[in-house]
Parts: sequence; C-alpha cells; structure tokens
Amino acid sequence: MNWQILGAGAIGSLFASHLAQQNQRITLLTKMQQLGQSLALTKQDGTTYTYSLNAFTQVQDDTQVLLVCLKAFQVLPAITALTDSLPRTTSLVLMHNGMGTLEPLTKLLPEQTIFSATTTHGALLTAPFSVTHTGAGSTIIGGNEKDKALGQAITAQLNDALPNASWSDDITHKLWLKLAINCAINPLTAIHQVKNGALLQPQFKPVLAQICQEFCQVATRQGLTFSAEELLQQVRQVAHATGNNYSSMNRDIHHGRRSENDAILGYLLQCAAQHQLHLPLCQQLYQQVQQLSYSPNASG
Ligand SMILES: NC(=O)C1=CN([C@@H]2O[C@H](COP(=O)(O)OP(=O)(O)OC[C@H]3O[C@@H](n4cnc5c(N)ncnc54)[C@H](OP(=O)(O)O)[C@@H]3O)[C@@H](O)[C@H]2O)C=CC1
Ligand SMILES: CC(C)(CO)C(=O)C(=O)O
Repeated sequence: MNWQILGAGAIGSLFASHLAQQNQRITLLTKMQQLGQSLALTKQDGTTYTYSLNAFTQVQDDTQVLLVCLKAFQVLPAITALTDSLPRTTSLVLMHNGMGTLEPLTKLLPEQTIFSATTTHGALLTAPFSVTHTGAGSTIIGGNEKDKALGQAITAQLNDALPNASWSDDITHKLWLKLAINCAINPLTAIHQVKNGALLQPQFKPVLAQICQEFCQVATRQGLTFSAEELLQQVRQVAHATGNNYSSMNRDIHHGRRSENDAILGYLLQCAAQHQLHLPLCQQLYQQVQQLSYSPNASG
C-alpha cells in the first residue's frame, strides 16, 4: 500500500516513522515540499532512528491511504484545499481528537472512502521532524461496513508498524467514548492548568460526575448506550494512567495556541442543541476555555 501522511506534527511523525521502519512506501504531505527530508524518531527506550522521506504539498497520484494527522480544526480547510487533486482511489483515515469533521467531509467528498481512527499513543514533537514516542497506546479504526475489507487491510499494516491497532465494527461508540474522556479531562486540566492526575483529587469528583451525566444525556439521544457511573470510572482510570501528563488542551492554552475546544465540548453542545438539551456545566466549561483560548479571528 502507498501511504501519505497529512501533517508532520507529533502524531503524523510518529506514524510516518513507524511505517517507514516497516519499509512501507510512504511520503509526507506538508506545507512545504522537501525531497529527502530526514525524520527522527526517539523511541521510549531512548534510541533514535532517522528516516529519509519525501514531503510534498499535494496528494500523490498513487497514494492509496492518506492518514490525516491534523488538529480537528485544521482538517476541513486542509482537505478542502486538496479536493481538486485528490484521487478518487485514495482512502482517507481521520486521526484526531474531538469530532465533527466526518459529516462535512462526507458531503464534500461523497465518492471518497473515509475511515475514522482514534489513538491513545503519546507523541511529542521536540523540533521540526523530530518526534519522541512518549507513551505506548492503542489505535482503533472503523468506517462503513461496505469498506470493511479495505479498512481491515489498512489496520493490519498500521498494526505491523505501531501496535496495537485494531478494527472496530462500532467506531462511533469508540469515538464517543474518547469524546467523553476528552470532555471531562481536557477542559478542567486546561482551566486549572494542572496535570491529568490532579483530577483524582476529591474536589473534582462531583464535577467529573456531572460532566459524565450531561454527556450521557446527549449520547442517549444520539442512540448510544453509556452509563454515567462507568464513564466516570473510565475517566478516572485515564486520569490515573496519564497522571503525570498534561492534556493536549492544557498545553494548547499554556502555549497560547488554538485548542480543540470546538471539536470536543463544542461538538457535544452542538449535538445537545439539536436535541433541545441544556448542559449547564459543559456550557460553562466551554465558555471558560474559549475565554482562555487563542482565537484566530480576535482583533487587537
Ligand atoms: N500528540 C499526541 O500525543 C496526541 C495527539 N492526538 C490528537 O491527534 C491530532 C494531531 O495532534 P498532534 O500531532 O499532536 O498535532 P500537531 O499540531 O503536532 O500536528 C499537526 C501538524 O499538521 C500541520 N498542518 C496543519 N495544517 C496543515 C495543512 N493544511 N497541510 C499540511 N500540514 C498541516 C501542522 O503544521 P503547523 O503547526 O505549521 O500548522 C502540524 O505540523 C490532534 O487532534 C490531537 O488532539 C491524539 C492522541 C495523542
Ligand atoms: C486522553 C487525554 C486526556 C490524555 O492526555 C487526551 O487525549 C488529550 O490530552 O487530548
């Protein structure tokens, strides 16, 4: 399979380097063309490997899989700019936190095969084209039933490169579970500027419980089954397992970058509005994060 990775940030570089290590045919899709770009991967044991990859600004004619490793708000503008040159035979795999990109992309590219993915691997870009694998995790991929055989073949190659990757017949549920975890952990750690583990302190328990409860109201109306009690347990497990890490939203706010608030709490609130549901705590947290966030449209 010919792979192209859109976005040579932390996650894109992590997957690109692991695919290169497997001798997969792989190129990058970046903002600037660079033939023979070196990409350094530092593994968890501290060893560093360097790969030479070609970086293009367009999708290559023979690209079979375009792995989209962008922040949620970058996805639609990036793919829209590529639409005219995107071969019909290229499958897209969307790999980002938050939700809300699949529906507009499906409208934009009705003929294209599009898969969704979510990963719990941790990656840090220490310099341009230099990535450190900070935490081993797993990746789940899914899509339409009619595309399952292709999706499973893509998943198998990804799993050879960076385990564990698996196919899910119920990717919507998996994406919503990750959404719940991000709705609970990201805003609180961003607002209070604390590490994930701080949310295990007793004062956060009722707040996390209410987020899970508001989340479940929306999920139920979307036809998805979650239990608020189980979700709270899962959120606390993730806060414990990643206790020493800062969430991505925490880092975005800390560094004055745009956060994925719109694709996380914003998406949940949008779904809630469609069902005439009011989520008082999620609404308040969303606004607090917005006030702290860099806004690309703000003047002055
Ligand atoms: N890092 C991690 O450990 C994890 C991240 N995630 C999720 O994965 C997604 C990607 O995260 P991450 O890799 O950390 O983010 P990064 O910001 O590191 O990577 C995004 C990259 O895409 C580039 N980019 C943006 N627009 C374009 C474009 N139009 N064409 C080409 N390149 C473009 C950006 O360049 P520039 O900066 O110049 O705009 C940047 O290099 C996010 O949704 C994140 O929440 C999920 C799990 C773990
Ligand atoms: C799971 C969690 C909260 C880990 O930090 C994450 O996905 C993020 O930071 O965006």
